[in-house]
Amino acid sequence: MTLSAEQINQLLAEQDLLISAPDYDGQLEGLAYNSQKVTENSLLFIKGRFKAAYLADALERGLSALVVPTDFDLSTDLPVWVVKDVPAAMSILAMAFYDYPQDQLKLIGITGTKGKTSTTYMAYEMLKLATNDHVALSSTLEVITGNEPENHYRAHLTTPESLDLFAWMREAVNNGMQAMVMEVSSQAYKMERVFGLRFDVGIFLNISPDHVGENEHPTFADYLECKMQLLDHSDQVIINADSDHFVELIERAELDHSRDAIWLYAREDEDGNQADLAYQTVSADLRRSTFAVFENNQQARRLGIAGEYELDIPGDFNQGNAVAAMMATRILGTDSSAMKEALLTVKVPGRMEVLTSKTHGTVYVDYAHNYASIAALLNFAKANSHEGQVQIVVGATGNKGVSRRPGIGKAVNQAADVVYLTADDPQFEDPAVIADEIQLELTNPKLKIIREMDRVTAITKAIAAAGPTDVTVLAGKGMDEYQKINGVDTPYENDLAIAQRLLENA
Ligand SMILES: CC(=O)N[C@H]1[C@@H](OP(=O)(O)OP(=O)(O)OC[C@H]2O[C@@H](n3ccc(=O)[nH]c3=O)[C@H](O)[C@@H]2O)O[C@H](CO)[C@@H](O)[C@@H]1O[C@H](C)C(=O)N[C@@H](C)C(=O)N[C@H](CCC(=O)O)C(=O)O
Ligand SMILES: Nc1ncnc2c1ncn2[C@@H]1O[C@H](COP(=O)(O)OP(=O)(O)OP(=O)(O)O)[C@@H](O)[C@H]1O
Repeated sequence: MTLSAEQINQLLAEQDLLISAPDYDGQLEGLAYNSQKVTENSLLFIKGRFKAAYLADALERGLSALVVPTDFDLSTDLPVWVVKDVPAAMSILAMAFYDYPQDQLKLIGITGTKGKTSTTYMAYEMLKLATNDHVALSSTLEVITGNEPENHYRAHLTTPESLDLFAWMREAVNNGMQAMVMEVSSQAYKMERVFGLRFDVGIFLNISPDHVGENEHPTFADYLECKMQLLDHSDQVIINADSDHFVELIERAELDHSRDAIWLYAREDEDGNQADLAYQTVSADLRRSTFAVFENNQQARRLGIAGEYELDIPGDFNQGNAVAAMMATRILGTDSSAMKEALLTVKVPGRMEVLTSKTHGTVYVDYAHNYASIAALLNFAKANSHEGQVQIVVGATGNKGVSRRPGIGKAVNQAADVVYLTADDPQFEDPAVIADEIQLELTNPKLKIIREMDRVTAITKAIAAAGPTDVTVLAGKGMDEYQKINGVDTPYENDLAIAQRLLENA
């Protein structure tokens, strides 16, 4: 794979990104945004807080040319393209370098404050069955470009840098993959990681206050605006009509008159909603549920997925995720038998992992770590635990997502019977001080509050105290095998392993 200087000039000019081009007519044989990945005859994209030492490093590794922002001030004799927006230029040049692999993949993009990973795995599982294992995935947890172990990569971001994304897409195409399901974060649009990319189907699950703060979004309005950009870049969109800010979402989706279709889904309610597809719980317990899907109009009947489905993942919110995944994969041609099977077999690592014991009731290991997800989970547990108590072991991260703390407290205050306040990646902060901030919201006199900053001890105490009908939620860390403490990823047994160990000996 190569990119000529002439192609670069043309592609940047076409996108109105070019400010100045070098007097150079060579061929580049590699692209990189990190000096450590530079190989012989590479083009390096300069972004973020780039340091002089990185340039020296890149030169030693065979750097040939640079794409830089207007304020780049390091001196170099190499050919330099000055552009208006480096991440956007990187996306445009990366897709060309990898020969537009997205054109050979059906693409589903999924956004939402909560449920991206869960919905991605559900759609992936459905498409795997429908395509006989020819589907790729990009998620917070991992990227999968094929069916061999070497085609599985640990993810570092929810949505990868464009350069990595198009490289992985190319690998997926070369491995015979026909589709890719990917999480699209608000940061993906803010940082232009998907600039110029068109999705066959875009799913908008929900939006609630989150991700506002240092290195994220300056305001909620900016967060919403970035997320809504998925609606601008998808041929067909699927929107949860129960989502907050629905009016803005639908208005935004309707702006694109060339769009193939807008599909709405919603939980069936007494008022009779106007969604194309409605869904309703038929039966549910703490482990699984059966839900019914109704097609409310002619457009929806074209999908042909009305009927009853069993979902082997707990949580009523997962029914909505499942319906979104069903609609998206149906649009790509999946039939309802593949959906039915997928909903019985799909597992989402670290999300709603459930353990049951005769003596200590039900334990959920779950990634919930903000108001919306903890409230959804606790309300579900409360509604299904009948006479049992709902306990939660929870903390909040240090030096990150600080604005989540009152929301975590509010959700716990509304729906838990017992809370164990503990550590969750405290970093450079004192977990007890973080717990104080959560505790400010814990005003419900019926709520029992236990403070135990050692997370393993907190989980041990909670599970020991739980009776046969109780529900214990271990929130926030999913399958993480570390605690971030003072800048170090300190090894940690992981919540699921701890719960399994405790219940084995119970
Ligand atoms: C705000 C943001 O998107 N930051 C990302 C961005 O950082 P940056 O461009 O500022 O990079 P930097 O760390 O200042 O380094 C500058 C440049 O020097 C390069 N470098 C660095 C070291 C070296 O030896 N040589 C070298 O050339 C780096 O590759 C980079 O290109 O590029 C980095 C490399 O890809 C990312 O790790 C980093 O993500 C940060 C760590 C991050 O956590 N971002 C979060 C906010 C994020 O994007 N989250 C969303 C999910 C949100 C949600 O749940 O909805 C996501 O999509 O993951
Ligand atoms: N549709 C939903 N509405 C509310 N809460 C949800 C929904 N789906 C999942 N959750 C809760 O949010 C948690 C995280 O889910 P998931 O990882 O699928 O979301 P995500 O959007 O990928 O999250 P993040 O951006 O934090 O990685 C789940 O473990 C569950 O508790």
